[in-house]
Amino acid sequence: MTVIELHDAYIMQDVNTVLQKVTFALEKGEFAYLVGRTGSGKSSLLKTLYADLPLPAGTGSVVGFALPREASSNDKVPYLRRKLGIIFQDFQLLFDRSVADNLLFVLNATGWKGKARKQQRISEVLMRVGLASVAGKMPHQLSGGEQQRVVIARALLNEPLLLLADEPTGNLDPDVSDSIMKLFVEINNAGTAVLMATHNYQLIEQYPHRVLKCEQGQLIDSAVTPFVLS
Ligand SMILES: Nc1ncnc2c1ncn2[C@@H]1O[C@H](COP(=O)(O)OP(=O)(O)OP(=O)(O)O)[C@@H](O)[C@H]1O
Repeated sequence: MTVIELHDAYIMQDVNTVLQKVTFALEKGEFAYLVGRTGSGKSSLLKTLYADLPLPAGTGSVVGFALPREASSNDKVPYLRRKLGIIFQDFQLLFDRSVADNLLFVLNATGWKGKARKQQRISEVLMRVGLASVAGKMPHQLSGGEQQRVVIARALLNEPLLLLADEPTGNLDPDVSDSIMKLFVEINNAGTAVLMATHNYQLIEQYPHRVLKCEQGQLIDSAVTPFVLS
């Protein structure tokens, strides 16, 4: 199964073209990095993939949903988002409630019913990210690495086919970054596809996978044209 399919897609910020003629596919269970200089279009591409930006030209589908051509409301977007895990700088935790309540908020927003079922799912995802004992804590009582694990747990709640991550290790120490990366590898090994934007080439060397690079308005794919990271 293909989880991302773009064909001659144009990634636009308002009237400005950020990337043109983007064509690539990501299969179920694949892992790919997204690299490129600051401002080269990584976040814009990811936003297009979760339908935060429209796809004005070309075609695209993500986890089986056609990406909308216009920014105006597309009633399928909530269904698309339910099949995706999004780990983004601007999708941070709610600091006015506990870890469990942060997760509960997402379960309620995505239609989960039954108190016991919801509690069980919250325990499962926290266990999965190695944070079984923090459910009752407030986000500010956690370290940066722990907060990022909670963000990952939140992204896993609805068993996504695809995780989209934008610089998930951006603000973390090297050894904390490494443990977060190991968690992504584990999640990927269990069958979830991952597309991760990063500036951290050391991480890429250590955990080699396919690399997609935004450069001069185009997307270069290491699976099609091998290139050296520099
Ligand atoms: N909200 C916005 N409105 C208009 N233009 C934007 C907006 N966000 C980004 N851009 C522009 O789109 C281009 C691509 O930015 P984008 O954030 O996708 O790059 P990036 O590769 O993710 O950069 P970084 O590594 O710094 O996160 C840049 O020229 C940027 O100025």
